[in-house]
Amino acid sequence: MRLIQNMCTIAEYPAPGSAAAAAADCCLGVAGRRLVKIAVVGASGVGKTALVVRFLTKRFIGDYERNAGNLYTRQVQIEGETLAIQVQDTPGVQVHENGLSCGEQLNRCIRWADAVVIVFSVTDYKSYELIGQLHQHVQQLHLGSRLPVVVVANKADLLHVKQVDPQLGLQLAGVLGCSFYEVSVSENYNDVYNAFHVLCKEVSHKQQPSSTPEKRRTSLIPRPKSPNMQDLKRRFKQALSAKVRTVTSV
Ligand SMILES: Nc1nc2c(ncn2[C@@H]2O[C@H](COP(=O)(O)OP(=O)(O)OP(=O)(O)O)[C@@H](O)[C@H]2O)c(=O)[nH]1
Repeated sequence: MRLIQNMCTIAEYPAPGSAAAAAADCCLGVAGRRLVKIAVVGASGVGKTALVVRFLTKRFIGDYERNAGNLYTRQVQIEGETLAIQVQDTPGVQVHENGLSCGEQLNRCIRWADAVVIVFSVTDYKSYELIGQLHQHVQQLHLGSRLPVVVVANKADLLHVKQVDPQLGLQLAGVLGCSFYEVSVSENYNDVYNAFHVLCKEVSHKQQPSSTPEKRRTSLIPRPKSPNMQDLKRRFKQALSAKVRTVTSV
């Protein structure tokens, strides 16, 4: 869903892939911040917008209108570095007889992202059943590089209408190789923050492979000095005059 209330603390961004979005990315680059792009996906009504808004503003606002796919930004501190984070809220995934139906807008968001939050609601078993397929779909759109994903089970406060045991979510996330968080967006900010924080950390590490000890060691090995242009010209002249000398002496 789309936030009705006007949020002055959140900068709204154009659709990913558009020229304006590229310009926005560029600006962040100029500011010298590394950028982490996160897409939030899941079935309709699981609390995707509520989750994004909670993460960005610390507030839970109950009233939203249907999601038009907004992109928001904020900065976070990860291991002493300030990162710019863009969070893309997406329309709810539809399910048809022959499986998932992800529109082109959603696919574009997933392709654009460096990491994905897959959300389901513990009050909606069908939203939980989508997780495996959604995860597969996300990885298929990023063939060749395993995208960091966190699975979030939302609405933990609604105990009386619970349909999914969080243990199931934990097990599934384990099988998929993802982190798992059970949260109540309405009641707890810290869990929401932690879910995004873990994801940002994973992306940050992935973006800096050169900081691994192995790479650092190789970068310390001195490379042979390449000859400069002056040196090359001198050697070329030497070789030429030697050749001329040989020719004249024949
Ligand atoms: N009790 C409770 N309600 C929540 C929680 N999170 C979201 N909601 C409510 O669930 C409803 C749906 O939340 P949204 O954030 O709009 O869900 P969405 O996934 O963005 O929905 P779509 O835009 O249709 O895809 C809203 O009425 C929220 O107030 C939660 O943790 N607890």
